[in-house]
Amino acid sequence: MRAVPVDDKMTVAIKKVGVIGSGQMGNGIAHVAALAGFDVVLNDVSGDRLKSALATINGNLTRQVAKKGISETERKQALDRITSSETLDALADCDLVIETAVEKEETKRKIFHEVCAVLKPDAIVATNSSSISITRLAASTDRPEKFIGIHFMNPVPAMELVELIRGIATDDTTFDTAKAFVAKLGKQVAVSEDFPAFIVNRILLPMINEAIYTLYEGVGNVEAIDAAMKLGAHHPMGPLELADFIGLDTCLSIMQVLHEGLADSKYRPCPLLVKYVEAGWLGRKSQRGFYDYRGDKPVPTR
Ligand SMILES: CC(=O)CC(=O)SCCNC(=O)CCNC(=O)[C@H](O)C(C)(C)COP(=O)(O)OP(=O)(O)OC[C@H]1O[C@@H](n2cnc3c(N)ncnc32)[C@H](O)[C@@H]1OP(=O)(O)O
Ligand SMILES: NC(=O)C1=CN([C@@H]2O[C@H](COP(=O)(O)OP(=O)(O)OC[C@H]3O[C@@H](n4cnc5c(N)ncnc54)[C@H](OP(=O)(O)O)[C@@H]3O)[C@@H](O)[C@H]2O)C=CC1
Repeated sequence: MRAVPVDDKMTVAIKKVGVIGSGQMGNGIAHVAALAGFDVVLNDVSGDRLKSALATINGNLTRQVAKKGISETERKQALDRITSSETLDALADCDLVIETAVEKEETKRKIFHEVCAVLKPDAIVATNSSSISITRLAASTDRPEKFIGIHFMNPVPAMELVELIRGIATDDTTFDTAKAFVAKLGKQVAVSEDFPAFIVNRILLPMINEAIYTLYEGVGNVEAIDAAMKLGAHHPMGPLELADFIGLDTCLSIMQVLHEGLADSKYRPCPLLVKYVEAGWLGRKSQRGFYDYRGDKPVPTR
């Protein structure tokens, strides 16, 4: 990892943070930003999603209180710092906006087009994309020099790392401000160049895809593959359990970006992954993936 010293010399002040998309990553980013003292506006197209995101944040903060990580007052103050909105207008006075909607380039481009129209000219715009070119996304905004990839890991409150990815036009002030923001969240930075899927997913997703091929070819069943990697390689989660945790739609999108972006057949998404996504079996978030989560405990689906 390239060590990045924190240096406030070239940063702009961030007080209010907008988070677009309130799925598992959006609620995690809102959680850690509010806990670090930032005012947060959480946006989603779905009011139900926003309600459930706030409930999840409260549940995770409550767990942190129970584990004595934070005080009851800190939990309450963090929750009070988060407001939610179904429209992008509410982000007008944000200093930094982090887009974390679905991993679809068209959706992201549309969001950037709409949100830039309401933001202050000097607001920084970031994406939590897992794989898509930062330079290309930046080009869909009116401020490529103030655009950057701030890529959090899942689950956000527990993972130490954030990848920072500059697009070709990202200026030093934007980079240094993002670096200082990540440091205020208590997380470490790894700087990645703007290549498909950056560092973590360039390495992790082909491993997950290979685990799915291992299942597809009948080398082992779901339980055997996950046990092999947990007990045989000391991974905290088996690769299929982790795929379900990330979301199979997101895993497939990342493999497609790798396959198209690097034009190498070694990144071909496993047909079984495609089939699960086509079935709507997206992992934990849809209650079914390589495991079925509808009962008391997860049951392998193959
Ligand atoms: C796809 C991408 O673009 C990039 C990615 O994110 S790839 C995915 C990267 N993430 C991983 O690889 C996760 C691998 N799994 C793990 O590291 C662990 O299983 C785990 C951290 C998720 C859980 O660890 P564990 O020891 O089984 O559980 P537990 O002791 O209960 O939790 C550890 C911490 O995680 C937190 N946590 C666990 N699950 C959580 C969740 N779903 N949401 C929020 N916080 C969670 C707990 O509160 C706890 O926090 P503290 O240390 O502050 O108390
Ligand atoms: N899952 C992971 O492990 C990681 C994911 N990421 C990245 O984070 C992003 C989000 O992933 P994740 O949280 O897992 O996905 P989720 O599917 O959990 O959440 C995405 C959320 O975005 C909402 N959404 C869709 N379109 C819009 C829109 N136009 N405006 C606002 N909100 C919208 C969705 O609503 P609805 O469901 O109603 O469409 C949903 O609530 C992706 O880019 C992903 O690659 C990054 C790191 C790790």
